Amino acid sequence: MGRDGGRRLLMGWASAAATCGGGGGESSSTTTTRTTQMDPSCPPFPQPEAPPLPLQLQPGLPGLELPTLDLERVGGEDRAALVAACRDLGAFRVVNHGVPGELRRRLLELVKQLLGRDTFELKKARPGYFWGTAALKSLRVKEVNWLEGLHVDLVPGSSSLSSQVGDGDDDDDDGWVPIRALMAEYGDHMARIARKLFDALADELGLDHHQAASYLAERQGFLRLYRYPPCPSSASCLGMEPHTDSSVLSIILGQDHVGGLQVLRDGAWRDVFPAPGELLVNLGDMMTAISGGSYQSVRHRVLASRPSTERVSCCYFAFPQEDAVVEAPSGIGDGVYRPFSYREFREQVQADIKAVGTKVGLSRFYATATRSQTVKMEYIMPFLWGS
Ligand SMILES: O=C(O)CCC(=O)C(=O)O
Ligand SMILES: [Fe+2]
Repeated sequence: MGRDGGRRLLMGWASAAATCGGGGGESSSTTTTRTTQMDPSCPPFPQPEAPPLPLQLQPGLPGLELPTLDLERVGGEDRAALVAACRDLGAFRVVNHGVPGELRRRLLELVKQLLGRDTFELKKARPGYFWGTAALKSLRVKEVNWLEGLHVDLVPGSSSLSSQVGDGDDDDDDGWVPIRALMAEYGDHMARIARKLFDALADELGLDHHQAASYLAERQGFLRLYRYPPCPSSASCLGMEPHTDSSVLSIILGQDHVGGLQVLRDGAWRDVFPAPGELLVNLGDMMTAISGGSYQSVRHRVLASRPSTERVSCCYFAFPQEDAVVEAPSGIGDGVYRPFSYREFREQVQADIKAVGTKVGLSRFYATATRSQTVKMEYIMPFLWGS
């Protein structure tokens, strides 16, 4: 997901701004009118003029059972189960992860306070604050993500964390200072967990020491803190559009008891139920490339929060070193992808979003042009045709 909300782009959206909490009031100049910011904490989400397309919710389908892995065993007796989960879907739960319950609880509580308490006017001035859909740059984007968030870099000693949430000795502690320490502590746990999972997979893939180190720069990962505010049209809006993560792996801490995350399984969207105390791991595109296509980057999305609920989550994303050339070990994946760096990938994603309004992703990096061409169009055309 992107970090800027693309507010200027919303100008081109010919519709009324919707409310967060519903209700009437001040109306848009263009159309039909439901508008007021009943809740001043909510960004001015727009709504398309035409009724949005149904979301293929397929209500009859049961929630998806994900494999649950014990972090302390993934290097040993649970390694086969880890590999199976990565080959099969690319998503699993982790228990025995060592992140104290109190830390998780305080972090989510702070996210809730910081994003839910302040007015939008105040929040939008915060470095790292974003809302809506980054790809709104392209007016072809048909859905607006019903979310807001804060991007937090975790590079040790970097000034970015300080500049986002204060430098620790400021007097204007309006609630952002305590979260800095929490995020740093939480980030250490995330780096530890990412390394442990990745090392088990690196071993399995036969990566050498240098590859194992450069394909996961876990300490340079970042956090995104999300709030999915109550949405008056939750049946037809998304909290976050369908996507695969670009990361090596991502670790999601979701608000206990509030669902909304779905993964695509055999062509159908399936709920991933919240499981208190557990962390959810998604493999990202970089892991697919590192494994020569053997491990899946799972396609997922988040439903918009119902009018009376809100969801908060905290996601950690770990990437390879920016310029490390990612290549699967010989004999694995038979050269499906050409060697490329994460920097190249990121730049290609940005270029595609600019050009066609969506991420095309790994199919851009297939080793053979013909294959690349075919799959690329499969990704792009449904989007352009609105299916
Ligand atoms: O909030 C969530 O549970 C998922 C967020 C997500 O998929 C992402 O940030 O890429
Ligand atoms: Fe994601």
